[in-house]
Amino acid sequence: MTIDLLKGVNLYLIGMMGVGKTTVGRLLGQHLGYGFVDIDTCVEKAGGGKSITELFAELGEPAFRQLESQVLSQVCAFTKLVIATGGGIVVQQQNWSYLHHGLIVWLDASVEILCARLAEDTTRPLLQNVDRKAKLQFLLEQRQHLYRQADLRITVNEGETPEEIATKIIEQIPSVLKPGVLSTE
Ligand SMILES: Nc1ncnc2c1ncn2[C@@H]1O[C@H](COP(=O)(O)OP(=O)(O)O)[C@@H](O)[C@H]1O
Ligand SMILES: O=C(O)C1=C[C@@H](OP(=O)(O)O)[C@@H](O)[C@H](O)C1
Ligand SMILES: [Mg+2]
Repeated sequence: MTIDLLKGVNLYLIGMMGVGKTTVGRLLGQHLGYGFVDIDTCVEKAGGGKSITELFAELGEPAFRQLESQVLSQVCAFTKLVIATGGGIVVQQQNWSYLHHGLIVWLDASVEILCARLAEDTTRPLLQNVDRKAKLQFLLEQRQHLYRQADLRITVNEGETPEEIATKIIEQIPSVLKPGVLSTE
């Protein structure tokens, strides 16, 4: 049902660091028979195989954001993909013109959940050497109005598995897609 309605249109997962975009996106791709692309992984390849942390440190955030936009502009030319974005993709206005090529799904979790998941993380440069909870709260406050522009908001609750979240997304997609809306017939 959901697969028929989508007609190959890409799904973009947006939301805060740690909410599970990469983990859930991979599963969602498998369930839908779609390919899976992680924008961070593509940025690392485009950046010569350097990690996100190295690219942040060497390029600085503005140039990282440019590279991220460039990658997104290339990825959105393809179809039948689930695309896990980086949490900051929503900040660049121009990225919305690429995201709107597909259906945008916001994974939304509390700062407490994000904090617990990222407590030991060393791969998110924005969370190094800071009060993690305060930083996540600050970023969420800055970005919430942007995440709200998604077509579909999925609340991620404590204890829900990635599988359960993927199922929830698949179940809710029809509510934002009317039959025929994406048809080219
Ligand atoms: N539903 C979930 N329940 C518990 N842990 C999760 C869940 N989804 C993701 N995780 C874990 O949380 C961390 C962040 O997940 P990730 O998919 O990288 O998030 P994002 O791409 O949104 O930053 C990883 O360690 C991942 O294994
Ligand atoms: O929120 C952000 O600004 C970032 C999120 C990260 O991706 P995830 O959301 O997949 O963790 C990664 O792009 C980078 O560390 C910056
Ligand atoms: Mg990710």
